[in-house]
Amino acid sequence: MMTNIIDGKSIAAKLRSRIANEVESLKQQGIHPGLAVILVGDDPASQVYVRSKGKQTKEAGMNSFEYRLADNTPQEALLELISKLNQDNSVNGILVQLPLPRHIDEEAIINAIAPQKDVDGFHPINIGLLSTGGKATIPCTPLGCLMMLKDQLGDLSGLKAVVLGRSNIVGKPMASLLIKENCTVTIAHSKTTCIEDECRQADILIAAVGKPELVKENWIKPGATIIDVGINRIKDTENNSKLVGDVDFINVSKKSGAITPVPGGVGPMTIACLLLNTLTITLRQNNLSIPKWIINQE
Ligand SMILES: Nc1nc(=O)c2c([nH]1)NC[C@@H]1CN(c3ccc(C(=O)N[C@@H](CCC(=O)O)C(=O)O)cc3)C=[N+]21
Repeated sequence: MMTNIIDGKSIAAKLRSRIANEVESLKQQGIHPGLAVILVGDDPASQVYVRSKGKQTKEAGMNSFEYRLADNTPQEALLELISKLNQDNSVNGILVQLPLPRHIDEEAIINAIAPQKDVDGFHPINIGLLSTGGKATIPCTPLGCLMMLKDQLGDLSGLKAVVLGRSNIVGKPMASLLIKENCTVTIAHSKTTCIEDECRQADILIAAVGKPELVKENWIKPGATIIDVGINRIKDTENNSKLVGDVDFINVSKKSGAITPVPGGVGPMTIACLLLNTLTITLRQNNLSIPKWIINQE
């Protein structure tokens, strides 16, 4: 079977150009969207993402405010910064890069972000709104996955979806979104008795467990659509570092109908959806209507 490679990089580029157009017309009305990104500590991978977010934010015509804090920053200082940004009218969205250093209580930090500025959609209010079908901010990675699925498959009604992983930032919100799209959804995880059997039922498989190349060819229903959320840095046979997903891409792609690559799949869509969420929350904060092309934010 010839699989379709879902080109996240190019879908993300198209999305960013639509966002830039919208930002341009907002600026003509005197509204200049602004995104604040806070990075605590010096994790090299996080630094790469934060740099890339800042660059793309500016390319979309938005203001980017970056805060790089030392690894030993006290929780109180971080809470104070968030409180200041909550009150700052030039800041529409606030993102605190996760994971945080161990001495900081992640839940307390997420809870401190004003829900209407929570561009990641991690605040319990937004998670609750997503579950009840309200005006939530949808977490960027699941939103990007959904856009690629709709781009590939159109209507998802009645399809059987299996989500591997139950994290608050990917697995659970992904399942909520797919339920909203009328899929029949299973969440499988490390304690699922036969994970392969669950996967073999899936028309749509979302792999978000952080285990390099876990999903094998014989786990796949022929023709299934595979979304690989994993970003794992491993050493290849020559001891060079390379990025792989949670899916054994070379072999699974022989059997799937469509599959996202790593890199170039979910990653670029995550950043594009961060910009999209910044736009959406800016429109909401200004009581402006959300354009029709922005899916799932009505
Ligand atoms: N509050 C918060 N929100 C996040 O959205 C968030 C976070 N914390 N912490 C870390 C994770 C990870 N994440 C990625 C974004 C883009 C790529 C990306 O663009 N990846 C490229 C490859 C980049 C490379 O080469 O390392 C790709 O897949 O093509 C990856 C990972 C956002 N995250």
